Amino acid sequence: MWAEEIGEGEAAEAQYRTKEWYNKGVGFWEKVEASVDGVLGGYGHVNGRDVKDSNEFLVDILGERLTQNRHLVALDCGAGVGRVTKNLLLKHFQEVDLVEPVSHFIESARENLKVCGQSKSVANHAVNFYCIPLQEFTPEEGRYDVIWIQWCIGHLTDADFVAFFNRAKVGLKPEGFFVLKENVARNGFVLDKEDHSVTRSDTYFRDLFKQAGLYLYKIKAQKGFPQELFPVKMYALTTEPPAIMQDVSHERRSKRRTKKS
Ligand SMILES: C[S@@+](CC[C@H](N)C(=O)[O-])C[C@H]1O[C@@H](n2cnc3c(N)ncnc32)[C@H](O)[C@@H]1O
Repeated sequence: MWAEEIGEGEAAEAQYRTKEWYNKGVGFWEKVEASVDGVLGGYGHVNGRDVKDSNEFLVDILGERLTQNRHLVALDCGAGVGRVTKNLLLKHFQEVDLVEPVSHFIESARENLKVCGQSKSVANHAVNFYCIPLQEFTPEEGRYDVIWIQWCIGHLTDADFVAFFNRAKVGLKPEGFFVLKENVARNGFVLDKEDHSVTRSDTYFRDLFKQAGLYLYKIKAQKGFPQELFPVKMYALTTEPPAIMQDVSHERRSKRRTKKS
């Protein structure tokens, strides 16, 4: 599939077609309204349920760290209009940075997050807004407790997926986590030629994690989404082998149809 989409053989040709793949992906989002409904493809109503399950997952993996008065910092990748930062990350992290390649989204995020002091006595706030795609981004060394990547990694080629996680490892504090929250295909992958993204299967993701030298700490399935959507999984990943891998993805949904296939 990648050979067909971005070419193989001649390096210059492959480079050109990879650039074209990314331009088309960003080009798709540039035409989308800067709103929660826009970044959720018309499914703005799932925001509440999405945030609820993400919050439970985050609280589970961070555990005591959330109650120890630590200064916690997160990075929101492919942040869109700042939906995840506003509704989830700023509830727990004193500082949040955002990376997003579409300028009208990141400007909207900047506006949306202006007065976003949340639950704690010291106002948590969004600090840095990086307008850049993930395949070109390298985080500041040792800044983040959590790097949250939701509904955007499908835009990256396999090679850039692995390269991004390898670069981004330096951005984590010791014992920090990546959290990847993504649509998951039943088998193989599903290519979306409209927004230029690929939905990977669980096996596909696990193979890429392995290639990136990441360890699965915890995995959980999102519940309560409309049946016509892809199943969604949350993966907590570490750069060192975890003592125990926690698998709480036992529940099955009876019927799963996909939005895109
Ligand atoms: C479905 S939206 C999700 C936005 C946000 N993560 C959320 O859950 O509200 C996909 C986002 O990925 C961004 N995106 C597209 N290509 C990207 C790339 N190469 N690197 C990082 N983000 C990208 C889009 O601009 C868009 O904001």
